[in-house]
Amino acid sequence: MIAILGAGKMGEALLSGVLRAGRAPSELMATVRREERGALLRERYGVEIVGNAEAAATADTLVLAVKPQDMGVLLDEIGAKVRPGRLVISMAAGITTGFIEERLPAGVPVVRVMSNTPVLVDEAMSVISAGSHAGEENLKLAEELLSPVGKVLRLPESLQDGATALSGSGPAYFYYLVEAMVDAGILLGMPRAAALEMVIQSAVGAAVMLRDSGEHPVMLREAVTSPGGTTISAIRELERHGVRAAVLEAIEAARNRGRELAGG
Ligand SMILES: NC(=O)C1=CN([C@@H]2O[C@H](COP(=O)(O)OP(=O)(O)OC[C@H]3O[C@@H](n4cnc5c(N)ncnc54)[C@H](OP(=O)(O)O)[C@@H]3O)[C@@H](O)[C@H]2O)C=CC1
Ligand SMILES: O=C(O)[C@@H]1CCC=N1
Repeated sequence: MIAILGAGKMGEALLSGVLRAGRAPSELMATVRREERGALLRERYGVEIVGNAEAAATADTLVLAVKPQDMGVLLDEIGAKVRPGRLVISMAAGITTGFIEERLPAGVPVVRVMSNTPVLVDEAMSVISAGSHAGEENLKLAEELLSPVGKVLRLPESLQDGATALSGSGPAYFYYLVEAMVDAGILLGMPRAAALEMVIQSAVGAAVMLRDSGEHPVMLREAVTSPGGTTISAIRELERHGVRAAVLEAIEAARNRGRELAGG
């Protein structure tokens, strides 16, 4: 039995992915804070909605999907009820396995995961790290749960805040770029719907080429950038405005915010 505690956006996305991967609704339970949200999830997926205490006492695998700020309260509620031999998987940004382990009975294995919203379309990037009591078997279980909804990569926990900044938040940066490019289309007099379609298809095409060609992004960009042509004029402006430095600083800021969240 898998329990998802705090089935909000990420919890629901994982729940739906696990069901798409072929698990029966009877193998899953979820917890929520608001009754109407529970009713919606029950209706949408046919899973049992229970209290946190019941989930903690019943499930073999507990997936904690509340906001980092709510993690302390949740762990205070369930900590004593989690039995040894169970696996706890945390999806929260910033929260360390040490923080969770301190609030659980000694020896309970904890795996920290940073995934992203493309879980919804089975294209997630999930980075996993073992806590101090989690071994190969626990990491394999986490991989089994997450691999049907995308790629899974193992990294040391010291890189988890970086993973949060890079791939956890990653989709937001691409959406932001899409928004900005659509605005540019509007500036050039393009109808909004046409601009959106052109930008989305360019993004999809570029993403598929990045993933499937095996070419380095620099090579792919150079292939678009003709000598004396149009693309280099745009690149000059991006460089003049320090966009590369802005990206480096933005992602470093996200990593630093993750570190702050660990402190509550
Ligand atoms: N959104 C994203 O792109 C990503 C998020 N994450 C991480 O995933 C976690 C969840 O984020 P997200 O799904 O966006 O947030 P949501 O707010 O959508 O989901 C959190 C859910 O937890 C519920 N909740 C809070 N406290 C309790 C409790 N004590 N018992 C039961 N349920 C509770 C909330 O209920 P209510 O709705 O009533 O407040 C809410 O539905 C976070 O820790 C975040 O860092 C990781 C990667 C990407
Ligand atoms: O913004 C956040 O805090 C979460 C974590 C990664 C993506 N969204």
